Amino acid sequence: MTARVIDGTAVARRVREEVGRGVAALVAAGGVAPGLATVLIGEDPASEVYVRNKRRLSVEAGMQDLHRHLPADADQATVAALVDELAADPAVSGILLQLPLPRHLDPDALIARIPAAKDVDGLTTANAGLLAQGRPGLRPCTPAGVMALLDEYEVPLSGAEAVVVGRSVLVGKPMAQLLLARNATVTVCHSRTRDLPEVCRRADVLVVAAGIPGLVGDDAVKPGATVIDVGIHRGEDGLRGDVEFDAAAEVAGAITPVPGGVGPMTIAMLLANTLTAARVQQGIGD
Ligand SMILES: NC(=O)C1=CN([C@@H]2O[C@H](COP(=O)(O)OP(=O)(O)OC[C@H]3O[C@@H](n4cnc5c(N)ncnc54)[C@H](OP(=O)(O)O)[C@@H]3O)[C@@H](O)[C@H]2O)C=CC1
Ligand SMILES: Nc1nc(=O)c2c([nH]1)NC[C@@H]1CN(c3ccc(C(=O)N[C@@H](CCC(=O)O)C(=O)O)cc3)C=[N+]21
Repeated sequence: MTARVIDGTAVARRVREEVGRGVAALVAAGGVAPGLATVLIGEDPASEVYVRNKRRLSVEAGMQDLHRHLPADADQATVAALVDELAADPAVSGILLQLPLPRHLDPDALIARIPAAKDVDGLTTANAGLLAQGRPGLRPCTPAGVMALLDEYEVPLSGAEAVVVGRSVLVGKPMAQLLLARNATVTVCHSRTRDLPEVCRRADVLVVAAGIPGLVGDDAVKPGATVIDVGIHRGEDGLRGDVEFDAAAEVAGAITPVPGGVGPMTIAMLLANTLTAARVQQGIGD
């Protein structure tokens, strides 16, 4: 293997430690420990794992765990009432509505009830609009985590060719906006893109978030490129991403593994957003 392996586990640990110090400083300055309200509806096993990790790591960083769980058959009005209650509760700094929701619920209508100031997932139209306009706001955790990895490994972005595979509201679109804000030349690919490998081969920085295991192989990687694999798939033999890791690592200059790449960063940035939200709400600066 020739590529440098980007260690998301290590970078995420450092970010969480820094958040922990920020929480301590907030409390020392007369503030209140940030409270993270994770909202889980139903019993999806993958979501249960993610939420458990988010709660555990928020407590490790000194935050209050304000988790709420509703049964899978909770109706729209019940979940809406819960979101409204958390929105009004001053102990709640951040609200994370774990997706996907059961099919009978409308996620957009529920996300719209989260106040922008408590939207630690960065999914409200207000925060998406602030990002699109390049103004300060809470950023979606996964793309923010990718940016933190690129910076930690000093990957040049200004003037670089960046290709993002995927255009979801959660990952692809905000990822493209963040790269654009750092003066990369950004191309966004999706399911109608013609000749995906050809477009990907232009990339100095390739971010893959398509949700298709092994979609990107070595034929889609420019020699020396930085490859960021956001995809996560739970198979018989463990976790894998959207990138053929072994093949791509022979061509890339640097690459994220799955697990141990972007995943841990997503949670670290959630904690960072929760601290930021608490500081703003309490009027106690950094
Ligand atoms: N590590 C982490 O922290 C996180 C990981 N994930 C993972 O990242 C992946 C993507 O998540 P998410 O963005 O929510 O997924 P979505 O399913 O919402 O979006 C997938 C995107 O990929 C595009 N796409 C699908 N097939 C192709 C293809 N053959 N060629 C090019 N583009 C394609 C789709 O295009 P179109 O719009 O045309 O349909 C769509 O824009 C998933 O594996 C998810 O589990 C997600 C969040 C956090
Ligand atoms: N409202 C909302 N916000 C999200 O941010 C959100 C969501 N819903 N729904 C699902 C996706 C997925 N996601 C991950 C978080 C952590 C890891 C993670 O920690 N992964 C570890 C492995 C963990 C394991 O072993 O399962 C790793 O890649 O090393 C992965 C994926 C957040 N998501």
